[in-house]
Parts: sequence; structure tokens; C-alpha cells
Amino acid sequence: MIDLLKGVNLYLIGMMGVGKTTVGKLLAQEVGYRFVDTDEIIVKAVGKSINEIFTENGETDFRQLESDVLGQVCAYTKLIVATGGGIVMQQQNWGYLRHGLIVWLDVPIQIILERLAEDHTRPLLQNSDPQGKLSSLLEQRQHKYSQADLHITITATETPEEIATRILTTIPSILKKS
Ligand SMILES: Nc1ncnc2c1ncn2[C@@H]1O[C@H](COP(=O)(O)OP(=O)(O)OP(=O)(O)O)[C@@H](O)[C@H]1O
Ligand SMILES: O=C(O)C1=C[C@@H](O)[C@@H](O)[C@H](O)C1
Ligand SMILES: [Mg+2]
Repeated sequence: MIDLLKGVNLYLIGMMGVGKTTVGKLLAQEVGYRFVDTDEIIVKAVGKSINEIFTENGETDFRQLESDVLGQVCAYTKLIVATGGGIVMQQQNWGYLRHGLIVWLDVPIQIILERLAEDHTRPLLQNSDPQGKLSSLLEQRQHKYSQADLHITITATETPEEIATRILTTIPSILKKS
């Protein structure tokens, strides 16, 4: 696999809670790449949590930081990159993502809600109607996510390990197409 990829980065995109960070770490181990997470880089660089950045700096600032980080990350090779769920909304970011292979992790909203029910680290879901918020975000983003090179539809029972394996077994077919 590592020979086939020739150092090309993998970018994981998809809604919050689909498992980009979790699956990304496993992929990095399997492929022998480094793992980076744009959310984690921003948190370290700013010295605040994502919630604090949204509350104190605002989402617009966060989106600018996200683009800056992605622009820097894509200069490197041999990376598995977990991105933030909203990274697809800025056209400029697609120029960076297209440096590598883009994998969309697609999980039904009901499963995301169950996974994140006790998790308060996603600022966009800290309101009285997280289901409505997720639905409207997905509606705005779906056509962007669908521009990924690879679409992985995930079921309720599929483990992160199984998802990582499925991604790695599917990659050769998309590399042949390009
Ligand atoms: N396949 C899976 N099965 C069950 N739980 C999972 C699976 N993948 C991820 N999770 C759990 O779902 C939660 C969210 O996963 P994760 O943080 O990897 O999502 P993310 O896509 O990186 O979200 P964000 O965009 O907010 O960073 C975590 O608690 C993780 O352990
Ligand atoms: O879907 C989103 O807009 C977000 C997802 C997370 O990865 C973080 O980037 C942040 O919570 C915003
Ligand atoms: Mg993440």
C-alpha cells in the first residue's frame, strides 16, 4: 500500500463525529504515515479548546485558522490528515485537499447523535436541537463531501478497525482510475 500511495497524503473529510480522528490514527499505523489532525493543530497553536475558540474568537476566526493550517499541512507528504467537519465549505481549501486523496466518511445522523450525546466538545452542537443542527449542516455540506475521491458509507456496527481496512482495500481501485 505504501508503495502504491507514493507518499500521497490521505485527507479524511465528513461531519463531526463520523470518526475522522479515530480512523485516521489507525490508518496512519497501518500505512506507516504520520497522523495529523487540523483541529488538534489549531487547539495547540491557539492554546484554547475548540469551544473556547468558537466562543471567544468566533467561527470566522476558526475557519481562517483551519485554512491556514491546511495550507501548511499540505506541503508535507506521507500524512493521514483528519480534518474538521466544516473544512469543505471554503473553496480555497479544496485546492489544498486536492494535493492528496480525499476520503469521505459518511455516517447516518442518528448514529452521530448517539456517539456525541455525552460529548460537549463540538460547539456547533451545544444547543437545544442538535439533531436539527446536524441535519441542516449536512444539507449544506453534502454536495461538497460528495466531491471526495472515495465515499465510505459506514454502518452502525462497523468498527474503526474494519473501516480503516475497508478504506485501504478500496484505495487501489481509485488510484487506477486516476
Ligand atoms: N466506528 C465507530 N464505532 C463506534 N464509535 C466510533 C466509531 N468511530 C468513532 N467513534 C467514536 O465517535 C466519537 C467521535 O469520533 P471522532 O472524534 O473520531 O470523530 P471526528 O470525525 O474526528 O469528529 P470531529 O469532526 O468533531 O473532529 C468518539 O467518541 C469515537 O470514539
Ligand atoms: O463540523 C464542524 O463544523 C466542526 C467539526 C469539528 O471537527 C471542529 O472543527 C469544530 O467542532 C467544527
Ligand atoms: Mg476529529
